Amino acid sequence: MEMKVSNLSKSFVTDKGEQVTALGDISFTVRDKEFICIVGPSGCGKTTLLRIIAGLDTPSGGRAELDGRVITGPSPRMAMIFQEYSLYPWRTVIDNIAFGLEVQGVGKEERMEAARRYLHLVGLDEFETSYPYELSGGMRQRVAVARALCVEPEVLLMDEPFGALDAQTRNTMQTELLEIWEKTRKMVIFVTHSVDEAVFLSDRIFVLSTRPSRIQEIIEVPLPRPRDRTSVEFAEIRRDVLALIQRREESSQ
Ligand SMILES: Nc1ncnc2c1ncn2[C@@H]1O[C@H](COP(=O)(O)OP(=O)(O)OP(=O)(O)O)[C@@H](O)[C@H]1O
Repeated sequence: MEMKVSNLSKSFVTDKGEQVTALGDISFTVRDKEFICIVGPSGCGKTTLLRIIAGLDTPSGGRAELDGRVITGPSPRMAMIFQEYSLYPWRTVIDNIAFGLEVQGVGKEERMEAARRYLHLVGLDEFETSYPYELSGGMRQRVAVARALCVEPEVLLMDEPFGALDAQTRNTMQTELLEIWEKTRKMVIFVTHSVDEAVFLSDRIFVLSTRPSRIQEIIEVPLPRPRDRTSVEFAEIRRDVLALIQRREESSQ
């Protein structure tokens, strides 16, 4: 499996009638089972890029392809996880997780069995019949991860999924996500503001430039997992990525 983005661009017209070019000219390829993080200065178009890949938005130019087929709309092959807890408040945890299969018309017994498997994977067996308001932020995001995995997508698209969590919960979630990724081996494309998170998680980090954005640099993270945030090697990569982002933010002011 391969995700190929070629010369992607995206412009918006604002309410005032001004044209904003978010994505300038973006090209990259993501390989099967790879974990990619996308970082870049605020407002450079990270969410826009992810939405186009997910088929939720259309590009102004260029294209995104999955296995050589141009992405023109949402596909069951890809699941997206957002920062805000996008669970249905009126559904129990298990019914939230099973939602995607329900939409696909999978029978109750089969979808409940699958949902319980993913509930177990994210360690929330006891909360099967709880409602989202009864859960902490970290637990809700675990449910969101289980719900995304339950439709067995090949690609997970994650937009700042842990951005609203406290530092400690965030670190725990990163470790858990990597464990799930080792077990399920999906392609993951993960947008984050946190360089630390990107170095901890990914095989490669795509650093975007300021608007109109391009891929400024692709940084390989060759460190074995689980990664030690306190190691010299970790600090060196983090510093390199930060320097790229900061240089861009300064030059745009
Ligand atoms: N629907 C829209 N209409 C007009 N402008 C938009 C729209 N969506 C995004 N933009 C603009 O496109 C640019 C990129 O937005 P986007 O949210 O993709 O950036 P981002 O890198 O994810 O931002 P952040 O790092 O702050 O989360 C911004 O200038 C934003 O204002």
